[in-house]
Amino acid sequence: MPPDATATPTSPAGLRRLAASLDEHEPLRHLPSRYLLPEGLVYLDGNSLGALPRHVPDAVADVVRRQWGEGLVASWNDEGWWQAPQRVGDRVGRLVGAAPGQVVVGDSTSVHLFQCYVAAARLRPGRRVVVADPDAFPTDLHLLSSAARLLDLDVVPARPADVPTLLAARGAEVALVALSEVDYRTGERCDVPALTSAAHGAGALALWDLAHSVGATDVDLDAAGADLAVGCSYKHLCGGPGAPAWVYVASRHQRSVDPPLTGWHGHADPFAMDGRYEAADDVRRMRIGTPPMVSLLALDAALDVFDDVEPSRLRERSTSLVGLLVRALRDVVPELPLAGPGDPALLGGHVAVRSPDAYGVVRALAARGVVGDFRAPDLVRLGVCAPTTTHADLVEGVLALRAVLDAGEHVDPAHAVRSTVT
Ligand SMILES: Cc1ncc(COP(=O)(O)O)c(C=O)c1O
Ligand SMILES: Nc1c(O)cccc1C(=O)C[C@H](N)C(=O)O
Repeated sequence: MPPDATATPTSPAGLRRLAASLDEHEPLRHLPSRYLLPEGLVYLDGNSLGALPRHVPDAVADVVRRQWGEGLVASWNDEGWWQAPQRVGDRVGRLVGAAPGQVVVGDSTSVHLFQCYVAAARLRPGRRVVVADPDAFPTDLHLLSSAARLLDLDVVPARPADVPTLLAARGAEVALVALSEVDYRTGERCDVPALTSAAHGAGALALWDLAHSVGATDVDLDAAGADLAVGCSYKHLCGGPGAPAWVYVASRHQRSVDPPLTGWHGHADPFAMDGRYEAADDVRRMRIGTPPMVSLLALDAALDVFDDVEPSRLRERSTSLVGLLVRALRDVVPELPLAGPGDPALLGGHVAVRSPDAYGVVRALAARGVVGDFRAPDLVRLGVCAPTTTHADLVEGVLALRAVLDAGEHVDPAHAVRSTVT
C-alpha cells in the first residue's frame, strides 16, 4: 500500500519497530542470510553491484580448480559449458516471464543492446525511426546513436508517457520503441504491456532494457508480447562484477532475427568450421563468441538462491522494502523530495531523493557505513535489493541520512572530492 503522505510522521523508534516486525514476518525473510556482506555495513547499492551469495566462492573455486584445472578443454562437454548460455538464460528467463528457449546469457548489456537495435531495424525494413527515452541510461543512447549512423535511422526522443502520442502521429515510420522499464535515476517504472501493445499497434517492435527490473519487478515478457529485451545480472541477481548480461528474443522472431555480430557461437553448426555463416535456428543466434565462462558460471551458482523463490513473492518483498524506504524518507527527511513516484507499485528496486549537495551526502553516508550512490546532477540513490536488503537496513540508512544532514557532514570538504566510480 502506498504510504499516506498526510499521516503523522512515524518516530525513529516506531520505524525501527515496524522494520523489525516486517523483517520477522515477511515470507522471504530468510533470503538475506544467503549472502555475505561486511558486518555493520548498510549496503544500498545492489542496483549497481549486488552482494556476494554465500555459496558462490566455493562454486567458483570448483569451476576454477576442478572444471578448468582438471577437466581442461573436456569441460566444454563434460560440464555443459557449451550449453551454459542457454541453460543459464532459461534460469534468468523464469524471473522475467520468459518461457524456456528465449533467453541467452553471454555478453554485456551494452553488446546485447547493439545486437538488438540493429536486429530490430532489420526486422522492420523501410521504417527509419527508433523511439527512445532521452533520459535513458547513457550506454543505451550511445549505442543507439551508433546503430542509427550505421543504418541511417532517425532517433526520435520521447519520454515513456509521451510514446503513445508520438506513435499516433508517426507510427507508420517507427521500426522500434526502445525503453527501460525502470528509470535508472528515479526508479519510476513504466507500463511494459501497454507500451508494447502501443508499439505493436503502430506496426513497430518493442525492445525493453530490464537492467534494473530483473529481480525487482514482476515484468512478464511473454504476457506483454515483448519482442526483444536485455538486462544485467550483476545488480539484483547478484551475479558478480562483470557477470554476463542476457538477451531475450520472442520465439516468433527467432528464425528471422538477424543480429549484426555473427560470431561462430551463433552458427547453426559451430564445429563444422564452415566459413559461410548459417545462423542457428533459435535464440542461440544471439550468441557471438566465447563467453566469460568463470563469470557465467558464478552467475549460474548465484541463481541457485532463486530456485525455491516464486518471482511474484520476490516482487512482493521488493515492494514491501521499497514501501518502507519511501515512508522512512518522507517521515525522516521530508525536506528532500522524492525524484520518482511515492507509490511502491510504480517503482522498481531503488528510490532517489534530490539534494543540491547529493554528492557530499552520499560520501558522508559512506563514511557512516551506509553505501548508496550519487547520480548526477542531484540524486541520492538508495538501492533495494530484494534478496539481500532488510527492512532494518533501510530504516538505519535513512536515520543515518538524517544524522548526516543535521551534522552538516555533507558539506564537509572531505566529502567533496569526486572519485571515479560513484
Ligand atoms: C539501464 C541500463 N542499461 C545498461 C547498463 C549498462 O550495462 P553494461 O555496462 O553492463 O553493459 C546499465 C548499467 O550499467 C543500466 O543501468
Ligand atoms: N555497471 C557499473 C559499473 O561497472 C561500475 C559502476 C556502476 C555500474 C552500474 O551498473 C551503474 C548503473 N547501471 C546505474 O544505474 O547507475
